[in-house]
Amino acid sequence: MTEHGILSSEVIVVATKNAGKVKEFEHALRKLGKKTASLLDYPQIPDIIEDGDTFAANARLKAKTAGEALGVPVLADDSGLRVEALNGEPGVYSARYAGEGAADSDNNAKLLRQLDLQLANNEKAEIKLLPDGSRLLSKAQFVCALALYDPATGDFVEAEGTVEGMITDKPHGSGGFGYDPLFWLPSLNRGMAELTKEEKQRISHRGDALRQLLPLLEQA
Ligand SMILES: O=P(O)(O)OP(=O)(O)OP(=O)(O)OC[C@H]1O[C@@H](n2cnc3c(O)ncnc32)[C@H](O)[C@@H]1O
Ligand SMILES: [Mg+2]
Repeated sequence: MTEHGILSSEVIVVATKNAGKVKEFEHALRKLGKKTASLLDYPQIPDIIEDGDTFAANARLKAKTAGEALGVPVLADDSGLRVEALNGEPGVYSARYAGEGAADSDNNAKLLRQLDLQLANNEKAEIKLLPDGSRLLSKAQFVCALALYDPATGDFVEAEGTVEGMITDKPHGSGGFGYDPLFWLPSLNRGMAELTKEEKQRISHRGDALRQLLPLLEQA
């Protein structure tokens, strides 16, 4: 069995500019004895236009663009939220749901507005309550597509992970990033933003995708 290029290197480059993702990759890769670099360390690489129709296509796009620019194997993450009552929205548009360059707070506010509109028109909608009085508005799923691109071979190694939960109408917790404060985990009876990094990695879409990807890298 040969070790894939990326696993023999001390530093793993992740093609992301999202500081929240960087912290999660640092946490996960530190356990493998690896350091993490990200596109925040390479400002000369221009913004990558994520125009794929799927999370996987966008992950490949980011990994290939950065891998070709840097000449080393690069890992990319494209992820987002699918909300059942919104027919899977915001999906691949999660980062720009409230517009290009939107802050997490803008995207969260738009998510609650859209759910309000949708549920007001839906008499069949069943709203559950948490003990603190906040409402569970809809089933939802986080998805994370990971792609590793090796510019030496032109090959990709890919994996996709998910986690199921519910959208709450009030934020819970101050950890994580993005939509985490509105993502409730009924199985744990806690919000995603209430988990430690270790706990989030154990149950999250990103942790799931990484656990699938690592054995594939060892075999590649
Ligand atoms: O493309 P890069 O540079 O990696 O950074 P980004 O923030 O634009 O990342 P994506 O294009 O993959 O968009 C992901 C969106 O989904 C959200 N998201 C992804 N993973 C999440 C997580 O673990 N918790 C909460 N929100 C998450 C995130 O806040 C973005 O709005
Ligand atoms: Mg992005």
